[in-house]
Amino acid sequence: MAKVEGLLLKAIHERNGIPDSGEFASSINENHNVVVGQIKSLQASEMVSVTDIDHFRWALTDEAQNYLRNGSPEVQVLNAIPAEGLPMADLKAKVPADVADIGFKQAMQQKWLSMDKSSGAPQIVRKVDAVEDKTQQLLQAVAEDKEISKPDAEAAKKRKLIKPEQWKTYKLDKGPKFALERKKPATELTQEMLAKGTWRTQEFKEYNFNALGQLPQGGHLHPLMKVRTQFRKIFTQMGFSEMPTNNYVESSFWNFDALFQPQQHPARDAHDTFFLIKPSITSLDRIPQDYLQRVRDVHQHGGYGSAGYGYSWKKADAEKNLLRTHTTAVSSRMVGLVCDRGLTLGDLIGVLHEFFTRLGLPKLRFKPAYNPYTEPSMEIFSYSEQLRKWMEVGNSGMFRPEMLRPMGLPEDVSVIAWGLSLERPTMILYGIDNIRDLFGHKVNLSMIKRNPICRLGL
Ligand SMILES: N[C@@H](Cc1ccccc1)C(=O)O
Repeated sequence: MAKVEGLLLKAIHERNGIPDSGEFASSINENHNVVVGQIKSLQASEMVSVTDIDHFRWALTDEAQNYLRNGSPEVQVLNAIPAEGLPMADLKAKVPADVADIGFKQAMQQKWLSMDKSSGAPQIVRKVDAVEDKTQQLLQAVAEDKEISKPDAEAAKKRKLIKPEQWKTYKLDKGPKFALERKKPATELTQEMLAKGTWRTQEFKEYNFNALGQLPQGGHLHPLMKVRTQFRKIFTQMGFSEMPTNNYVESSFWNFDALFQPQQHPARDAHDTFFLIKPSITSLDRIPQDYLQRVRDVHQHGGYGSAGYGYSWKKADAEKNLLRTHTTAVSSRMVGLVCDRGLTLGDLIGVLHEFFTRLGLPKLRFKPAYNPYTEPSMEIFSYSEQLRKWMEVGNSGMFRPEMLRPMGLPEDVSVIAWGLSLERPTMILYGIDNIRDLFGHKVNLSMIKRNPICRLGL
């Protein structure tokens, strides 16, 4: 590069300018683009001034290169027809298929050929003996960079035989800061410059206030965090408020018993739930004792139209501490859900539809399911257009009277509730089909850096 720059400056100095950078590039046997790169850099430091020269020429297409060698298709077709004529069906055996199609059409237009259908099968017959290959001559003229007439150019362009080519070269003159060598401006003021006083005449590089800083490496949000924020925003806009979910240790009572989940339910086995060793229990003394009594009754022998489970309910089991297995343990304390007189399954479906539509996943399906604390219950499925499949994104239902009535809620009050996955909707929204690509030690960090804040086209 430095070599090209030196040659440019020398030539501009010796010949008092360069009339055309294109010719200069060929004279030093260098690619014009390389020369242009140097010119732009010299222009930026005002060492040369630059005037654009616009160029235009017609160039042959690949198809035309072939015709230039072998003759135009119309002439190739004409030459393939013997004096006695040729059955139409035999033409493609004599010339390549594409040449046959184009050439036949052109030769018919020129009235060099005609069709004879008198003997049944169509026969191509000649109307002229020999022709000049005007098309090939035109292509030859273009190849030799000769001037061609406007109508000829238009016709050849329409036949996709020639295409316009435009490019620029530059006329170069000395600029206001011309010198035979580029003085490298200093980027730093050194102790030496100060000591010797050379700072007075030294040229300094100017600050580039438009330079972009380096992209910071941190500060990228994981898609799950973004979608979680979206969940929170949508539910807040729909009028919900958040319940505190920072109590990860819960008593079995709120996690299971209050939800009418029997004490011998498999989910309560030690290998399905983490129970705490220390502190191993939470006293239930602070829970209203009449409520506790009603929960015991409904488990043991039912009530409110239920037959109950018919076993002997133990307070000691309900006191066992565990790592909360679902946030429904919190909802059952807070009633952080929708609770009203006369609610129906339609209300539940409506709320979920509204939520998922606002999230950008309007295609939902509901499938009957079972939870000990809800009846009816529905699994929620969302359709991923990108992955072309239905994915379960949540579980929902209407709380059972066996859960609500012991709490003292009137008979006509129903509660609709749901638990949603965060990972599955995120996978759908980001087109991720393997959860390990989203979560866990196999996650590719560049995925997190690249994922968009605004997802378009989903
Ligand atoms: N607790 C259920 C979700 C749910 C909440 C409320 C009603 C129905 C289902 C779960 O963890 O999957």
